[in-house]
Amino acid sequence: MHRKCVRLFRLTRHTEVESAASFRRFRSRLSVKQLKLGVRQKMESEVMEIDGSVMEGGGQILRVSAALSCITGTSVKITKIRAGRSTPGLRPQHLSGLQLVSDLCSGSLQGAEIGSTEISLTPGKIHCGNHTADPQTAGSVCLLLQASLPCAVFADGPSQLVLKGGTNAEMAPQIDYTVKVFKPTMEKFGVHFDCDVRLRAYYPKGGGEVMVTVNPVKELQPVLMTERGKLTKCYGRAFVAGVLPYKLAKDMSSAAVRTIRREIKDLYINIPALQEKENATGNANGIIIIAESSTGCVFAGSALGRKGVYAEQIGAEAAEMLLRNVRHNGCVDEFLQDQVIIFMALAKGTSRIRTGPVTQHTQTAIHIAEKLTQAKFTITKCDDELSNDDTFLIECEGSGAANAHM
Ligand SMILES: Nc1ncnc2c1ncn2[C@@H]1O[C@H](COP(=O)(O)OP(=O)(O)OP(=O)(O)O)[C@@H](O)[C@H]1O
Repeated sequence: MHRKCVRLFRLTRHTEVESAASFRRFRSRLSVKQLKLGVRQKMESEVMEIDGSVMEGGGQILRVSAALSCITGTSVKITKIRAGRSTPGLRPQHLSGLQLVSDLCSGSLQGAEIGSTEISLTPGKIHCGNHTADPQTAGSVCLLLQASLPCAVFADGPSQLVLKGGTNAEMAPQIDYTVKVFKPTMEKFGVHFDCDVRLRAYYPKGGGEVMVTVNPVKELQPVLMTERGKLTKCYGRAFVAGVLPYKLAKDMSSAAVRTIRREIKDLYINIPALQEKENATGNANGIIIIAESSTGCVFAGSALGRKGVYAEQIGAEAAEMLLRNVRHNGCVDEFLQDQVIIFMALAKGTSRIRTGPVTQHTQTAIHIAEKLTQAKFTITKCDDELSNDDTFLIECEGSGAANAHM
């Protein structure tokens, strides 16, 4: 494809200068031998301080920082945790995610309790085997996986992660997103994992369980996702669970199909309406709609039922979200965009991903990744014939983390 991208910006100047300078300061204190150790550039006495209130200022800073601490062997102190949120400090999902990462790397985790606004993690060796996380709430199992997957990939053998909580939670990937959208994208980086969804669960009860089996890799491959191609099919699921009437699932599905049809006429669409039975606990309704392209790109729009909101509106919201994410002709949706940053930063070589408007979650993940690794990101505006005002290219010269155990 003819592609001509013009350099537009590199995050904010402040972020770029600040993170590059802090990494240089940190690196200058490491010996040549330590730098040659590749991924485990550890120096026991060095602690990288991360301001948890910067940019997006939410839980994602914790997950990316903890995972990179574990993989690079760098001790981190995270301050002002979730300072901008209405309930600052660690919530159960964040605490469980940190404990899981610490468990994976036999680390020492200080200050980690509900409500903590400051924690320290001193990582040890990443080890394979069985690891469990249970926030005892409907906290998202997919966000527990977000924190732990990068670590398990650099373990000394296969890991089984038993993740408990909510499988389909608000403001997080639904488990179906993790399996149908995130997983195939991870395979492009050479990361292979399997998800056994043992019990689906929802807000507020939680109690779900997913077992994820992760195979380690020696190093991550860079990815090239620059050609969207044509949309080939659209599928998904509209579900009700517990006491909610099956009609809600049908209403979500038909409203979603109607909304997509208004914009895209000739696309195969199949969104079955499902009644969750034995493998689910709690009451909920929701929908996820996935679109695939001829070049293997996968996008999703999703929504969960809310009190007082008609099922038709939930279906239409999910469809609108999907449409918004395919209009820019990029290769990843607004959520996958921030979830791939850590893998781009760790890969060996240059990754290029064409995408829609760069989200604040993505900019935040880039900020942390550049602080804790030697990866260099560049964001440019695309101006080829297939792009529009919302089309961007994220490029990353990865740090080439190597799994010392393989
Ligand atoms: N509808 C969705 N589909 C897929 N992924 C999603 C969706 N909504 C949110 N996400 C992803 O979930 C993650 C949410 O991170 P975020 O830090 O906002 O959540 P958090 O840990 O609950 O923290 P906080 O409570 O501080 O906001 C991001 O990676 C985002 O891309």
